[in-house]
Amino acid sequence: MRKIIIGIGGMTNGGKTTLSTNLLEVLPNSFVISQDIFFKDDSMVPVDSNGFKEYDTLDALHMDRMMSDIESWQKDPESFMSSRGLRVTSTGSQKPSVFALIVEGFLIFNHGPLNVLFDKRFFLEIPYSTCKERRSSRTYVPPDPPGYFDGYVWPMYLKNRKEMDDAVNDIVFLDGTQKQEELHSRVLADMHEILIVLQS
Ligand SMILES: Nc1ncnc2c1ncn2[C@@H]1O[C@H](COP(=O)(O)OP(=O)(O)O)[C@@H](O)[C@H]1O
Ligand SMILES: NC(=O)c1ccc[n+]([C@@H]2O[C@H](COP(=O)(O)O)[C@@H](O)[C@H]2O)c1
Repeated sequence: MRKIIIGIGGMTNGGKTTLSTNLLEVLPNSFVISQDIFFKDDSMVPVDSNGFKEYDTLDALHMDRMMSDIESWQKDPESFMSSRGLRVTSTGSQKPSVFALIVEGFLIFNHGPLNVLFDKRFFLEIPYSTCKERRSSRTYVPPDPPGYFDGYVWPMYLKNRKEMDDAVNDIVFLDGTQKQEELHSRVLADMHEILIVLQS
């Protein structure tokens, strides 16, 4: 049995969730773990000197819990999926030969212990203006206060991005303004190559 872990990182609103959901639909025996669901409760997130809640750091996330979910998948992908109500697809009487885990999130490559687990890393980039516009039509819990994007989110993106660029070099950058279908085919083609290597 082969296991493959793909990282779909990217800027806020870069299209990570959309791309991951599209991949999940076509990849048999795949599962998506999203970093977003590991945000700490608002009461645990501190406020910076400008009064903005510091959500865009690893400290705002339960990374220990995220890692523990990923470890469970690694130990036994089949039971991991069935315990979440998902059926494993096999060909005839044969057990599935490949399980794929897609891990998506805005800080997945900034967490060293997670970063080392990826077989392939993708990062969705979009221009500042697209990012600001997409973000303004999204409602988070809690919602972004006025000035949050320019006063906190964008400066933190630049900081986190620099840290990632300094520490990780094996990333395929994707233009998040491309059509969903193009991004989807590009990633599938790259994954196909890895699967061939893994199976040889
Ligand atoms: N390739 C794309 N082209 C145009 N809009 C997109 C594309 N991918 C995602 N979007 C839109 O951008 C917004 C953020 O997408 P989402 O997948 O939730 O981003 P992320 O998970 O990176 O925050 C959504 O409104 C989504 O419909
Ligand atoms: N609990 C939450 O899900 C929550 C709360 C506040 C802000 N956020 C924002 O989520 C962003 C990361 O998620 P996306 O990459 O999906 O946009 C961060 O920029 C952060 O500011 C999320």
